[in-house]
Amino acid sequence: MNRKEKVYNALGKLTQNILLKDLTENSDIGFDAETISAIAQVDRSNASRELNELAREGKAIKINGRPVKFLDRSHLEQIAKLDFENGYIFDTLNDFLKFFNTADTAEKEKIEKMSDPFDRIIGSRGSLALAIKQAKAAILYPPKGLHTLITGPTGVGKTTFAEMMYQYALYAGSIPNDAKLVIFNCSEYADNPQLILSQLFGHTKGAFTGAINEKAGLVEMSDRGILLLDEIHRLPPEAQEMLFLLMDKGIYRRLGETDKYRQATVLIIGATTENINSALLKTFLRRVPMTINLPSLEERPMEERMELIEEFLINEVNNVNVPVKVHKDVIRAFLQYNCTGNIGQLKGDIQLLCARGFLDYKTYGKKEIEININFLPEHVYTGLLNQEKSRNEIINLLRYEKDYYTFTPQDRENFLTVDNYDLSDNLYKEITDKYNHYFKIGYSGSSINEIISEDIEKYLKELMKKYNAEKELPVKEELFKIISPKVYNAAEMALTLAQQKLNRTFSTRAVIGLAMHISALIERISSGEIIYSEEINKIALNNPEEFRAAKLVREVLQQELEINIPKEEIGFLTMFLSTVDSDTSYKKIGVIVLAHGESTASSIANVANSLLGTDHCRAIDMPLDVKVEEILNKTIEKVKSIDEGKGVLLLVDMGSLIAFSEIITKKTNIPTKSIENISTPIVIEAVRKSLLPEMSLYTLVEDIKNANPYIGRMVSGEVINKADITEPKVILTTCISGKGAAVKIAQLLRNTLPFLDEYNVKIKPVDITEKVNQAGNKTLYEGTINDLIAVVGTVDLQLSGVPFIPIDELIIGDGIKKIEKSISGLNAGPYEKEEISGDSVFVKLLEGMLTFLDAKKAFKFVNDSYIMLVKMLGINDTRQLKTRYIFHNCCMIERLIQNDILPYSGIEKLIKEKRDIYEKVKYTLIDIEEAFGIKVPDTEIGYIMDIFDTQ
Ligand SMILES: Nc1ncnc2c1ncn2[C@@H]1O[C@H](COP(=O)(O)OP(=O)(O)OP(=O)(O)O)[C@@H](O)[C@H]1O
Repeated sequence: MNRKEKVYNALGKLTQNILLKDLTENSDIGFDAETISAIAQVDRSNASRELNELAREGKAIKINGRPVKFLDRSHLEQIAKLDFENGYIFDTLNDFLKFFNTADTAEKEKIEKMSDPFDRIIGSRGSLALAIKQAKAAILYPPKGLHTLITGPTGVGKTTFAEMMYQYALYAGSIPNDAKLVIFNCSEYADNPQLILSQLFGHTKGAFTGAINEKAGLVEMSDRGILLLDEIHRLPPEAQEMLFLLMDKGIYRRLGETDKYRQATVLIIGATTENINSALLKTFLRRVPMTINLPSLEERPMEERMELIEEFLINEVNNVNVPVKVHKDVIRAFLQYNCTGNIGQLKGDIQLLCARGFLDYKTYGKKEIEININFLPEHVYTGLLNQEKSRNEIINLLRYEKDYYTFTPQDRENFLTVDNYDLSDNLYKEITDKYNHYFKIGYSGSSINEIISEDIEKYLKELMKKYNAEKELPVKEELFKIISPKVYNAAEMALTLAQQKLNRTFSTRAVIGLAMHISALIERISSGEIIYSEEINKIALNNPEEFRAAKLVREVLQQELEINIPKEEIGFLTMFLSTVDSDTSYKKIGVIVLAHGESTASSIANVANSLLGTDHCRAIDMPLDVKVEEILNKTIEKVKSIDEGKGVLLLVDMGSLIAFSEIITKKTNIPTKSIENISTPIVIEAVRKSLLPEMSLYTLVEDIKNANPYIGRMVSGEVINKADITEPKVILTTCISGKGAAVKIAQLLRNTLPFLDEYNVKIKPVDITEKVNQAGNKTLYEGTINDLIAVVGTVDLQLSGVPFIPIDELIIGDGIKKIEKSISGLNAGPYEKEEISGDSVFVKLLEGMLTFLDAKKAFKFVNDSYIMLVKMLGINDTRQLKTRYIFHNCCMIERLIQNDILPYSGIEKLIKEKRDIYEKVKYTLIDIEEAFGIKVPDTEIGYIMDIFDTQ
């Protein structure tokens, strides 16, 4: 690259961040030669010469003034659809802005009218603020944006959010006006990789049977735009590979093509309901630099929920074009009910409610739609019983309202183009058509009402099924009380691979079974106990395919869990793979749980059944006032009714019940056995094994008894008993600038310390600058000092009795361990094993802290500048100093990319006093500026100088 090209390049990079909005509102636009020279790494006077030359050539826009400023013409023309043909040198900034504002093109008007699309979604200043900040950074990140993964449970608004990202990209001019948003749901053809490949990337003629013509794929359609891959975790490995090639290199092939690659520039947004820890997301997390998590409805503040309810009601009013009156209690129920399907379900429920209201309005000839609580379906109605839920907030929200809220049609635009959840259009039309039909053939209003009500009911049931089918989470929560999530995820990953090898699908039950087996195994290994059985070996020999898959499973488990699994275990794993999920039409051993208490037995059985996806486990509850004979008789009846010929296992909570089995067998001739002192994990394991075809009652009892001490014991101590929860505790995080790094450290702690919520520990970043502004420590933290566990960061607040843990101790010392100990009394978890020397630790921790920067790249540049700076300043390189510098600067780069610049009062004075340090810091930042396309302003340099000043 010659000098002129370097300068032009730097000008392009800087101008790229300018939005249309800046041109109309901002009165200080353009870049001076000094800024451009720093980024181009060309000395100032040469840069100035080249810039003037570029302006003469018409490539740069020049705005005379003090200092003279420059802009890249092509970028401005692109975002503003302007033509600078007649002038690209302006005498003053005002002239430039005037020219810009009088240039009269239809396109410009349209764009000017646009406002930030994100402002239109509910929660943009509240619970979605962080997500939106991340999304904007992803869209604006030069040169082509960052591929992004949006996670969150069903119905939280992932698709909506992705569409907003697209609209924002148009608004910001980072994609051309005609660029498309193309949406593809990966779960639709998840079982047919060939079809997915062809849908996404296109195919050649004859690429597979039925491929009669050459066809372009969705990637081609979304070239220069955005491709949203919904349920991205369902993408088969073949398609993943091709997708990664596209993401990394911008190339792909149509299915059937072997000779050439095609090119496309596509920003990929993946959406998924999978938990971020899920093994299915691992490959994506490695490749996708930005992950945005959207909160569930439950996690959002009540005012936002209220806004959503009002928004959806107004939508409906506009759809039917009839005013709607809603009773206050209906609103209260919507605020309080348990809405597992999130915003999508809330919207659906409100739409159906309005449909019911509309039906009454139609059939009884009312003037307006009136909705009272008797319209509410049961699951919403029960919200009214949820009195305790956010009580004060709700009282405040509804306090000044009359009994009825009235909504009238409003003139407004719907901002979404895609919406899977919208029922309205058809619904009211369907109701009207049906009404007209029945009315014509002579039905009375009330009969029509009855008939159509039934239809709505059916509709509602379908909808509920959808949400319940996806309501997997609470069950998993139960499961994670018994099995560590780490073990579960490893099991899931191992079985996903075994699945591919065996060409078979495993159920969740299989994953749970394997995870439980591994938990027990880890305990056995640590106590040095290895079980070897001839019989198991035989099974392995007879099932060579499963044997091979079992070897793979062992390898994956060893790697993921960092343990050594003895070879002997392969036999077990083979047996597991050969027998799990097989046909269930054979005879099974019956299982009954007997436990004292009103519902102890039923709830244990329920957990086991729902986890294993069966109803095989039965329960007999024993309220304390019921006589033993009565229970015995009940048990005898149950044993008789469930025995399939293989006997029945009784799982009892107390030794006194152990005699039951003998009596029952005598009376019924049905073989029974008892196991005492049961717990939920033991019941799950017993039920799972009772379903295996080769299992006998005798072996089952032996297995459970042998495994008993290991089942359900937490291996890593990661899960704690909710009963241990104490008063809320707080950790404060701090940093030199009062922003940025403190927030990042908080994020790092949240990522590193599992189960903070369970221990009721809150992490609060503190704005140190407030201390300067308002004097005194009081404003920094409003709670009492007694609640504080520690202050963590780069600035010691010197609060007496509260330990301060400097950031470097988190990384190189045992800071994490200290915090963990003071929270829970537990020893540190997996963190303890972490390598604690060398630069890889920095990179690893930066990965946890940075939102979208590549940690390796950021570390490399910042570390280089640090080494240079320490040398130039002639000071000692200490770990503490290095850590502060690295973390502060990496966070700063992220902020600057997002145009988030910190002010520094008295910077001029500081520079004057310490000119030498200032120049050196500035000099060592040049590479960073170039590498990330940023300019580090003086105010930010002030903070970096402060880091050295404290030395
Ligand atoms: N912030 C919001 N403001 C207004 N409406 C919203 C908002 N977020 C989501 N919605 C609405 O909620 C419904 C569900 O949103 P969306 O389809 O985007 O969710 P999702 O997470 O993609 O769901 P799924 O997991 O089922 O694909 C849509 O009807 C959407 O219009």
